[in-house]
Amino acid sequence: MIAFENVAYSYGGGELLTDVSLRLAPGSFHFLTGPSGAGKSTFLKLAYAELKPTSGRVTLFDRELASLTRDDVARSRRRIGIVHQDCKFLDHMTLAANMALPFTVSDRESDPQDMDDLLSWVGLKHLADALPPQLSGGERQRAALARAVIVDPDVILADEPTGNVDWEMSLRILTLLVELNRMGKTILVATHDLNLIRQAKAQIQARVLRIAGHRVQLAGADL
Ligand SMILES: Nc1ncnc2c1ncn2[C@@H]1O[C@H](COP(=O)(O)OP(=O)(O)OP(=O)(O)O)[C@@H](O)[C@H]1O
Repeated sequence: MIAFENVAYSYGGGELLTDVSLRLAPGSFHFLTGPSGAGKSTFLKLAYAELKPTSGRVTLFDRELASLTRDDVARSRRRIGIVHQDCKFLDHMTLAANMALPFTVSDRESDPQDMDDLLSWVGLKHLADALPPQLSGGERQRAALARAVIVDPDVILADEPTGNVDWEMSLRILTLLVELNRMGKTILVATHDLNLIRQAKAQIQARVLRIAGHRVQLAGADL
C-alpha cells in the first residue's frame, strides 16, 4: 500500500529521518512510536505525500511518488484517511456538516444513511447537530476518526488519536481502529502510549515501528 525505500528527510538542518525502508502491507496494523520530536508526524506526512523525501523513494499504491502528477497524488491521497493530532473542525458548522466536508469539497453527495451509521458507530449520533466547540476531547477524537473514514479509504493514518483522552476513551478509540482493521483497512497509528500498544497486541496482529537514532526499526516482542 505504502512503501519507503532508503528514505531520508531533513527540514534543512541534519537528517531527521535516515535510510528508512519499510512496507505497509494491505490489511496490516502498525504502531509508530518514539520520543517526542523523533519524527513520528513527519513520517506520517511523508506517508501521505504532504512532504517529499529529501532522498529515497516513497511508493503509494504501487506507484512511485516522484513519477506522479499533481492529480495522481490527489487521487492517491483520497485513498488515505488521516486523523490529525489536533482534530481541527470548522467551528461554525455542525458536526454532521463537518463530517460531510470531504464530499462537499469534491462536489459529491453524501448518503444520509451512511452518515447516520458512521456517527452511530463512533457513538456521536446524538451530537450530529452540535457545534465542534461543544464536544469533549474524546468526542472530538472520535469525530476526527469518523471524518477520516467517511470516504472509505484503504489506509488510515492516525497521529496520536488517543492524545488527551482518558484510558477508557483510549480503549474505545482503539476498538474502532481494530474494527476498521478487521474490515480490511491498513492502519498506522503514531502513539506514545505503550499500554495502548500492549492492549492492541492482545487483540490483533500489530507490528510496532520505533523511531530511534533517526531510523525507523521494527521493535521486538518485548514491549
Ligand atoms: N515544518 C518544520 N520545520 C522545521 N522543523 C520541523 C518542522 N516540523 C517539525 N519539525 C521538527 O522536526 C522534529 C520532529 O517533529 P515531529 O512533529 O515529526 O515529531 P513527533 O515525533 O511527531 O513529535 P511529538 O511526539 O511531540 O508529536 C522536531 O524537532 C520538530 O521541531
